[in-house]
Amino acid sequence: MYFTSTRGQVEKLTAAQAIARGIAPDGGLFVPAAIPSVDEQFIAGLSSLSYQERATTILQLFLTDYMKDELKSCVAGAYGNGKFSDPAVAPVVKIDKGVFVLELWHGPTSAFKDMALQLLPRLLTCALKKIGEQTEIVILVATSGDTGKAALEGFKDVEQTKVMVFYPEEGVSRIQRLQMVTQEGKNLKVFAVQGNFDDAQTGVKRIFNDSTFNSELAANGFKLSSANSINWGRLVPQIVYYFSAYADLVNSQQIAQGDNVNFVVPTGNFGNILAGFYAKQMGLPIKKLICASNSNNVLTDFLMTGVYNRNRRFYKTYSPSMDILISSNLERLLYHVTEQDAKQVGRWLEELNTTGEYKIGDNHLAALKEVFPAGWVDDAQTTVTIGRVFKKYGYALDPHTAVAWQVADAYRGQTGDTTPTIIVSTASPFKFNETVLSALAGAGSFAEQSGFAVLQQLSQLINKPVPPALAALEHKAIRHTMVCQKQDMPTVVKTTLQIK
Ligand SMILES: N[C@@H](CCOP(=O)(O)O)C(=O)O
Repeated sequence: MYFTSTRGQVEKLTAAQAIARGIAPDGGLFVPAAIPSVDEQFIAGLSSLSYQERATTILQLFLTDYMKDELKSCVAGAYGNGKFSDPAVAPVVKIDKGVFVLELWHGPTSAFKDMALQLLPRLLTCALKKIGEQTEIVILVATSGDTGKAALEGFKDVEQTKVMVFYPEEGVSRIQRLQMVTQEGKNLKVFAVQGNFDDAQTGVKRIFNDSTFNSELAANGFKLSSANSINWGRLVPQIVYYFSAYADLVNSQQIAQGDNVNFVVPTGNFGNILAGFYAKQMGLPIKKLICASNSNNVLTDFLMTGVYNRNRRFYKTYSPSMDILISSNLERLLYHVTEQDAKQVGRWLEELNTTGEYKIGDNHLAALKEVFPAGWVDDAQTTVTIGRVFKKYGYALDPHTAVAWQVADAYRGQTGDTTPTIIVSTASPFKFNETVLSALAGAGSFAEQSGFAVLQQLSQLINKPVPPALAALEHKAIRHTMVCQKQDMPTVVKTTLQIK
């Protein structure tokens, strides 16, 4: 299996080369040259396997230059040894008839990013050996809260790597910030950016695309890579849990082999839902991938009108991980939906860069609408949903999952589609304890108390233990206090690497 760029200016690379580079040198994103397809027998075979075995089986289809034993060992390191608090790794919980929640937050940082970022460092280390790369890899991460901590945790003290995380100073939850600024590890640095997530991500992408800057780094023994979902090594582990959820529903006889399911995905940078798209293209019986947004509803508008317009107000919401107006992975979807028309993709992305807007053709929009219904929910509806679902089912949703829940409800109401629905739950409610507790308690001044009292209160109310790593934050020292302006990000990188 070879990988090519969405901008079409790059020779084909192996998976190991694509993972090590992170982003294509022409500014595009790496995509598989052909999407592997699987048959019903392959999917049925997954039912009897553990999560780890399912992961190895699916990774093998894309990472063909990795030996099976290498993949097995990467997977065992990522998902074994009690790394995930639930032995199923990504359990599917039945909430109501035909309604399920896929819990992706049992990993060390309580967010779905662990599903990929426990594995990526292992895949990268293996890739560097495979391609004989001796240079120190500098991993730049832009985060709206979850990726940053998961990348720090995954890459902590990983040899031959240095990690720099940039998060929006005012744009993450209290727990998300604490998780990052207390991070230990000798190869890690965290910076607050005075701006929003788009500023941080655009800053990181500019650095990737600056050839003079990259040459300077190379002269000093460094190469850049990414731990965001622009890196193919971040996306491929996410394909696995779509297959795994399906296999679990077959196992528990909630569906029969071959039945369709819908997934509802809280969406920001479009990596998670795109992994579902790959699973569907491979042959998993997914009818719809429902794209759920918060008030930053640029994707809802795009999927309804074909116009992507980032020239709009940026909202800070209760679901901060989705506070994004420039959604990176849409580029990969555009590439596939245009049947690999890299020139057209390049033109749209250039328009986005210069005018903040582009419009796709009606034929492409029709193809997208067929797969991706979309909806959005504001903060008021988000909190109402958290309260309503807990009252009815005794199940506590985090704000991102609540957005997905409400969009799923609206979709079913509007369409009458009764296909079994899997709501992709991206974070533990404890990560957003103030919002969740306020929503459950109806009102109150919980946010004024110490964040840790709120954690305990939430624990009592929903009758679930606080994830130990979150409880431990209370006594951790703050290690990262640096704040930078977005235009200073290149200087920050050079200073950190001690390049004069
Ligand atoms: N929601 C993300 C934003 C970055 O997305 P990624 O999937 O490209 O890493 C976050 O929490 O940081």
